[in-house]
Parts: sequence; C-alpha cells; structure tokens
Amino acid sequence: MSARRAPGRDGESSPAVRDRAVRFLRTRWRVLVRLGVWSVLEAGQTFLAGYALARAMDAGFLAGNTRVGLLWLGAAGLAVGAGAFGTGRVYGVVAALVEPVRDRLVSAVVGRGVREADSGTLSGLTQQVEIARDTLAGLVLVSRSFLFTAAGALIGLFSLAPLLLAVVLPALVAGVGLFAATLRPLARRQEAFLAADEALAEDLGAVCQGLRDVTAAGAEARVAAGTGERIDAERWAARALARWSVARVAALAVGGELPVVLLLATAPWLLGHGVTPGALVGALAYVTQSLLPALQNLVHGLGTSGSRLTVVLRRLLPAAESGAPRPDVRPDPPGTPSPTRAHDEPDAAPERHDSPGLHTRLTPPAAPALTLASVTFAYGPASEPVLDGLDLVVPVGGHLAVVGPSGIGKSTLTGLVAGLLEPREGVIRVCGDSVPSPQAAASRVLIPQEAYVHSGTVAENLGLLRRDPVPEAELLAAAEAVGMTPLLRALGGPGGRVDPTALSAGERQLIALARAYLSPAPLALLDEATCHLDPEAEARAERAFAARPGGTLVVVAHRVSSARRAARVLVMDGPRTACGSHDELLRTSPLYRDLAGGRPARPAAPVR
Ligand SMILES: Nc1ncnc2c1ncn2[C@@H]1O[C@H](COP(=O)(O)OP(=O)(O)OP(=O)(O)O)[C@@H](O)[C@H]1O
Repeated sequence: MSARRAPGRDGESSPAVRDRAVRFLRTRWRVLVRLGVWSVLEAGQTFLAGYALARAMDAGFLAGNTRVGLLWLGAAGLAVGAGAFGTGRVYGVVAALVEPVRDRLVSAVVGRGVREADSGTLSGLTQQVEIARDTLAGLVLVSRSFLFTAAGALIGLFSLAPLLLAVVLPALVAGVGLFAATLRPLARRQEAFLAADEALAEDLGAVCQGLRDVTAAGAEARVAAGTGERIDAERWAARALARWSVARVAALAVGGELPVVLLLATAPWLLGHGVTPGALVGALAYVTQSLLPALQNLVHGLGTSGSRLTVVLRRLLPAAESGAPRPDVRPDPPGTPSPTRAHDEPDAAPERHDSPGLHTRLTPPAAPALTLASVTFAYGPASEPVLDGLDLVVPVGGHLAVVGPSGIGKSTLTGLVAGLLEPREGVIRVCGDSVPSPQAAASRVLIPQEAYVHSGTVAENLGLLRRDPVPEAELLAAAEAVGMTPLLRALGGPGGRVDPTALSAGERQLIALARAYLSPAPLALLDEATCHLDPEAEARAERAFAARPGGTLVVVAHRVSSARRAARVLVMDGPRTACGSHDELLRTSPLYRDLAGGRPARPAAPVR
C-alpha cells in the first residue's frame, strides 16, 4: 500500500515545468496584453480610491467645501464601477489563458493513457488536470490582482506624498520577500503532506475493504501497526507544514499590517513634514483597503494553491512524458522446503493464455501453492474429527477438484485453507506461508457459494480485491475469461451501477468469479462457487481459473464434470480418502466410481 509518489523531485523537474510555462506564455502574448489592459482599470480604481479620499478631505470637507468633497467621493465611486467592469473582463481573458493549458495537459495525459491502455491511471491523471486548471486560474487571478493593486496603491502613495511611500514601501517589500523565501520549502512540505495523506487514504481504503480478510487471517494487530505508521507519518508532515505556515503569517504581518502601525506611529512627524491630513487618511485607505487584502489573497492563494499546482504539474508533466510507475501488487512469497508426504503429485503445467497484466501479478512461487501436512480438524473438543491427518500437496499451476458426499468436509477443507478455521493438529501452507499469516491470506482467494456483491459500480465490485483501480482493459479481459461479458454489457459496462437485489444468484456468482479472477492471489478456492451457473458457464469459469498464469485452482466440485476437467481429484471419503487422476480413481476408489456414474460402490452417494 505504497504512496503514489511524485515521479520527480524538486530540483529535477521544476526547470522543465518553468521552461514549458515560459514557452507557453511567449505564444500567448496577445492574451497577456489583454489581461494587462483590463487589469489597468483595476489599478486605476485602486489609485483613485485613496487619491480621491485624500482630495475629498483636503480640498473638500476640511476646506469647508462639501460639494468638492462629494464630487471627489463620486469620482471614487465611478472608479469602483470601472474597476468592476475591468475585473469582469479579466475572467474571460484568464479562461483564454488557462483553458489551452488544460487542453495540452489532457492531450498529453490521454495520449499516454491510450498508449498504455491504462484507464485507472488515466482517470486519476485527468482528475489532476482539472485540479491544475482550477488552481492555475486562481493563481493568475490572485497574482495579477496583487501586482496591479500594489502598483495603483504605490503610485497613489507617491502622488499624495513621497514620504508616505517611504514609510510603507520597505515593510511591504520585506513582507513580500519573506513570503517569497517560504514558497519553496512550503511547496516541499505540502508535497510531503499530500504524499502522506494519499498513502493513508490508500491504506485505509484497502484495509476497510478487506476487514473480513484481516479478521479471518488474525492480522488485526499487524494491520493496525501499519496504518498507525501512516497516521504518524501524516501527523509529522502536517506539523512540518504548519511550522512553515507560521512564516507565511509573519510575512503577512510585516508586509500588510506593519505599514498601518508605521503610518499611525509616524503620523505626527509626517504631518509636521508637509503631509496633509487627507493624504494620511488616503494612505491608510491604500494600506488597509487595497494592499493588505491583496497581500492576504496572494499569501493564501500562492502559499496553498501555488504549492498544490507545483505538485500536480510535477506529477502530470513527467508522467505524460515518461509514464508513471506501475504499482507492484504482491511480492513473491519466500520458498519453503517441500513436505515429506504427498497424496497429490505435481501436475504438468496447464495450458496458459497470454495476459500481460496477470503475468506481472502472478509470479510463480517456488513453494507448492497449497500444502496440508497431517491436518486434523473437529468442530468441537468432543466432536469426531471432520478431517483426520489429511496430507495434500497442490503444485503451482495445479487444478484440483474436491469431491465427496454431502457433509464429508469439503467446505471445512476450504475454510481451513482460507484461514477461517484453525486445525487442531497439522500445518497448512499457502505458497509456502503458514496459515494463518498475512502473507498466506494475500496469496489465496476463497469464492464461496453465496457470492458477495455490493451496491456501487461494476468496476468497484470487480476491483474489490485489488489495491489500485483495475485498468479497464484488464477488467474486460477478466469478465470475458469467466463468461461475464453479457452481464457486464447488461449492467452498462464497468461504470454501470450494480443493484445486488436485482441480480440473480448466478449473476452474483459471475461477479464474484470475475473479482476473484482479478485478485492478485495466485490460489483460487472455488467452494461450489458456480453452483447457480449452467454446466457450460461453469466449465468456462473453471477453465479460466485453471489457465490463470501462475494461478492454482482448487474447486469443490458441484458436478462430476468439474472433476473430469481437473488434473487431480481429491475424493473425500473419511479413512478411504484418496487423491489421483480421474482414470486412477475410477480404478482405485469405489466412491469415485459411484460418483462418476460407474458401477455403484454404495447406494446414494451423490457428489454433494
Ligand atoms: N459450524 C459448524 N459447527 C459444527 N459442525 C459443523 C459446522 N459446519 C459444518 N459442520 C459439520 O461438519 C461436517 C462437514 O461439513 P462441511 O460443510 O464441510 O461438508 P461438505 O462436504 O462441504 O458438505 P456439503 O457438500 O453439503 O456442503 C458436517 O457433518 C457438518 O454438519
């Protein structure tokens, strides 16, 4: 459950992002000019807001000329209207600047997704493209607004009295400089926090979906420890981010609020050096009404959205060029020594069909897929054992059918292998890992008779046992392999909604089969998982599982035809339990002859 990391680090990919941005802006100079023209209206409004106020005071109200005062205030009001008109035009121009960026990113990302037929990566990246678009638009608006507002206010201060500019400018420059210095470290902390957050979300998503397996495997403590580590990692990342955010607040205080204090503190001196009361009021208006809000927007906008945009672009651009790392799903299980006694000899490897996705997931392990050594199990301390000293080896790629009369212990056997039951004696290993253990749990998938289907999309149902979203091509291939394609179409494809109550038992089984087929676990246990399918559909599903590259199939046979398909058959018959090929068992097992429709060995001994 690893975090989806950014492909490049700060120093490596920032220049690439910058170069692209510069090239792009050069080709869009006309849009930039339009943006500048409309923004000048905003700057003009800022300028007039303070200047008109000063004139209204000095030439109007303080000089006893109310009419002049009102006229200046009226001029300021008109300027507000003109500024609002300019701001309205700015939105349209920003769209003309940002939409092509989005289009380019989408083309790059979709191009890569189509090349790799990787719809999971594609949907994730296109979502990030939308984030990049929105964030970029916000950034253009905020930084442009700061530049033109600051220009209007500083020119206004200089026009009122150069001394006012001398008081305000150093603090403003210091504040902006401090903020600029925090940008890069903040972006790094933001990136670390996002990675920690994603890792935690991914981990929790997988854990919540697999709670039943976690409990069945007795892995609560281990899973809790892993999740705890991710929570701690996110906490530390959040703390580091918060520490740097304090520097942002300091920048705001120095650049936006200190000038107010300075103006008030130096007011007597300023008034003594030719600054008029109206000019002082105008300067305070510039600082409190224009500069401070613009700086606040810049700090919050660039500080958060800017870091987010950097992170998203770093992911998108290198990903579009070189491809995102493919997630590894399961490490190879370690090899273990072979058991000494085996009922079932290794089979020849079954015919494989080529499926690149599954080849990468199902690496054949060295140990047998399943080993039972002297396994004894009873449901109660005083009960007769259902299994008594059972030995069994199923090699990797094997296909074993389990048959026997009803109540003989077939489901008990699968329950033991799945870790749902604990043997009284003996050892069970899956791919070399003893049961119960998280490794063994990750290597097997049990499909019971009652198929579990939840409301959600088809893709969500089928990908339930996978950590990452399943690429659509793989999903369709799995559905086709187990014979689910007509149902998939009827449900509206991978994105179609599933209503569990509207599905027949057979349809639910098909969904469970496709889900298990997509699972990274190499050992599939089908416990009457096809009992609601017709013989033809059952045969198709079983053949698909038997042919999974690196996959091993143990099927509790519902019909004798299932046993005929298997390379080996385990006939559960109490002390006469035997394992062998169909032909061998016809010769050696009276019960199997009976089940297979040969000479009856004993009355009424059905497969189930
Ligand atoms: N939870 C349980 N508690 C006590 N006994 C149980 C429990 N589950 C099964 N048994 C008993 O254990 C024996 C084996 O049952 P199991 O379900 O494994 O047989 P099966 O061969 O799978 O039967 P079927 O083909 O009918 O599903 C039966 O005698 C059954 O009554």
